[in-house]
Amino acid sequence: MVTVKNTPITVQNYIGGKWVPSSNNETYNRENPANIEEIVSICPNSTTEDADNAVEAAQEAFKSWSQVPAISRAKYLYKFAELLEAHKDEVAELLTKEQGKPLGESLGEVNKTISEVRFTAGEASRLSGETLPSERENVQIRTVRVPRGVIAAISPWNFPLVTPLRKIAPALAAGNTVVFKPASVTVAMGAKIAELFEKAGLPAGVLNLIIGSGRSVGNQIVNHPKVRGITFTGSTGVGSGIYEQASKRLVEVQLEMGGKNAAIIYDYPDVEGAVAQIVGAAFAAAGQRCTSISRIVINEKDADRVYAALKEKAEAYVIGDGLAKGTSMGPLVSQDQLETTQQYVKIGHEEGATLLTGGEISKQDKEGYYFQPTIFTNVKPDSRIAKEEIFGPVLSVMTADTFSEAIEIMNDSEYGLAASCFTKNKDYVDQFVSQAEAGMLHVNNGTISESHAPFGGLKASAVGPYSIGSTAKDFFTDLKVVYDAN
Ligand SMILES: NC(=O)C1=CN([C@@H]2O[C@H](COP(=O)(O)OP(=O)(O)OC[C@H]3O[C@@H](n4cnc5c(N)ncnc54)[C@H](O)[C@@H]3O)[C@@H](O)[C@H]2O)C=CC1
Ligand SMILES: O=C(O)[C@H](O)CS(=O)(=O)O
Repeated sequence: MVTVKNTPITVQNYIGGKWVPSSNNETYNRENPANIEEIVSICPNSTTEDADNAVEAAQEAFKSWSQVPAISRAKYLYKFAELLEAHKDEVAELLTKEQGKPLGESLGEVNKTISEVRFTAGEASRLSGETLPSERENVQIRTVRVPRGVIAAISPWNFPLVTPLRKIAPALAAGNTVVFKPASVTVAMGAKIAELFEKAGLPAGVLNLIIGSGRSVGNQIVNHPKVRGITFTGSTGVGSGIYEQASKRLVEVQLEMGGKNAAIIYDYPDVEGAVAQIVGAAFAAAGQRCTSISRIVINEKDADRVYAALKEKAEAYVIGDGLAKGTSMGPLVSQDQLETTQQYVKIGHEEGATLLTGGEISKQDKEGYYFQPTIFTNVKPDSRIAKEEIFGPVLSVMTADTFSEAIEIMNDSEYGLAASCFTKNKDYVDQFVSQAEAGMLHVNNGTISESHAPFGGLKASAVGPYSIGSTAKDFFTDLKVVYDAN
């Protein structure tokens, strides 16, 4: 039982319904990012042989799981959601200890996961095909959706609960079995997910958890001949490598990757209201959301008001341990993320941008990966801080002379995940909706997605069908066309 009260937690793989250590018995430690002296979990450093075992277990379980009626499969998901709800506080606490985000945000992630899993359980009863007329007499044509087989689910560390469930739940609802590889720094949450499914009575082998590095274990499942689909969330660099490897085996992928999401404020009288929403979308999870707003494009005439409001809101953040009362921004997830953020702040200075606020490590009583919410103004659209994904609490502000120029700056990015536009001008709304090159568009609100709507992106942000919503089944099922002359 993974319980946060007794850290360090010893985490194991879950393969074929059994909790097992790595076959070489090697482990590594994961520290609490808010207090690096505290070890949260001792984790198996699994081998490629362990990964093969997980795939074999999933392949074996597929034979019977794919025959379970869809409505019965959904019952396991409803049970999982019920258990998650019952253990909500404990799971949120673990999430904060391992990932760093404030407890309120962790509870939000747990609640969102419950909603998404319930929605997806309902999708099991909507795995419908279509009927078509034939050119011939006495022939009927219909399409049926069938599960693909073993699905590899590879997830990042920023949303260690909701992102895996966005993969596992639709895979199971459609009748697939799963090999799940969480990010190496958030594996206790991975084990919690497997544990709740075990409690929900999910048959052995239907969900398998394998813990280890992306380069060895992740790569092994991506290339395993029995894996019939790969759903991945993570960086564009790793995602494109997976795409290349999967294409050699002609295996379908669903890739959700990086973002450099922009918000425009143009012809919007309530500038302060817009800024409040943008700041929330920029600094939630300490800026480590793929949908974080990391660029703002504004009308020069609003600059003074925007800068004043940005500074006030950013400086109101209370940085600290996410478990402490009153904390509104926790630490970054790791030393790597902290160093990357510091490096980009240095680049911002070198590129001549003006630091409006932040830019420093935040000193706290306990040593952790704390960094201040940081805002640069006078950022040049072609500078590195305006173009590269930082994945930390750094926001870049640019100005545009016209709304069309603002759209151009927004679109001048290799990414296309989410975009936001604050305006009261109906023509600008139409222009934004038709021209913004992003998968999720938000008019007069921040980049918050909902539990039943498709989630995905364009350009270098995504490949394959969007997850959640009505589109998930396009990735998690194969389609057969039946010509029936019975
Ligand atoms: N578009 C979206 O929905 C989201 C995208 N992200 C993106 O994720 C990134 C941050 O997450 P990270 O965990 O640092 O990303 P990452 O790409 O480093 O790792 C993601 C996962 O892939 C695994 N992995 C690494 N190398 C692999 C390989 N060669 N083969 C198979 N698996 C491998 C890792 O172990 C981890 O489980 C950011 O770029 C962010 O934008 C994060 C959340 C949502
Ligand atoms: O970064 C992400 O994965 C998403 O922003 C998570 S969520 O906000 O859609 O739940």
